[in-house]
Amino acid sequence: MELREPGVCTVDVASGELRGATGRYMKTLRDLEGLYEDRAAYAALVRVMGDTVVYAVSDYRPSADAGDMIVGVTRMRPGKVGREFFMTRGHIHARADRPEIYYGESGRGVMLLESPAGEIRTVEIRPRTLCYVPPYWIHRSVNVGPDELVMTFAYPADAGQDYAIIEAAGGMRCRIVDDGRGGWATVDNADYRPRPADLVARIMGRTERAGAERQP
Ligand SMILES: O=P(O)(O)OC[C@H]1O[C@H](O)[C@H](O)[C@@H](O)[C@@H]1O
Ligand SMILES: [Fe+2]
Repeated sequence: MELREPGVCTVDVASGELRGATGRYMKTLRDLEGLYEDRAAYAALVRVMGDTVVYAVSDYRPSADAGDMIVGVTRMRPGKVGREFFMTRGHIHARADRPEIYYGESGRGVMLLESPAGEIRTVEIRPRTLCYVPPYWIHRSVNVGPDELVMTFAYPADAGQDYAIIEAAGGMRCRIVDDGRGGWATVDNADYRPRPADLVARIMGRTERAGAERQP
């Protein structure tokens, strides 16, 4: 058995970055086509800030071995498309039985979770909130505050991400929108198509990296 050296990184909350990260990736508003309900508002916003980074991830990946871990930091810009808050693309783990934890560092967020059968959960993330995302839940982070949302996360190194599960269903079952009173509300996504029972059963049995798409 090969022995690895300990890893040390620093969470820089102010910049929303993991110092000592081995990888990073980001999504601009232009990359997030099809995510938002208000297509006209999205197109108008892309014209003025299409190249703006909506979220950036820096992570430390010792290996992709089963039993190893990936830790990292996500920084999300505040903003809205129409009434809908900025969010990550969202995914289920390609090995769907793998969990994740998120830890709020700064800002106000919501973790939106959906089971393959379409049950919805929301968890408010404030500084020092530790959110456990159990296996088999589709998850997406939403910045519902006026400031940057910074979260530290950790998940098994062989989990992988499957983004197609959300696209195939027309998005997640619910959307997180501005409630007009400084808070957020959950509304139904009119484009959502529930998964048939046999597909739900197949996902719930999924421990292989079926739909894995590599993150850069
Ligand atoms: O993968 P996305 O849905 O684009 O979300 C962006 C990132 O959010 C979190 O930080 C997760 O832990 C990452 O695994 C994920 O990549
Ligand atoms: Fe994840």
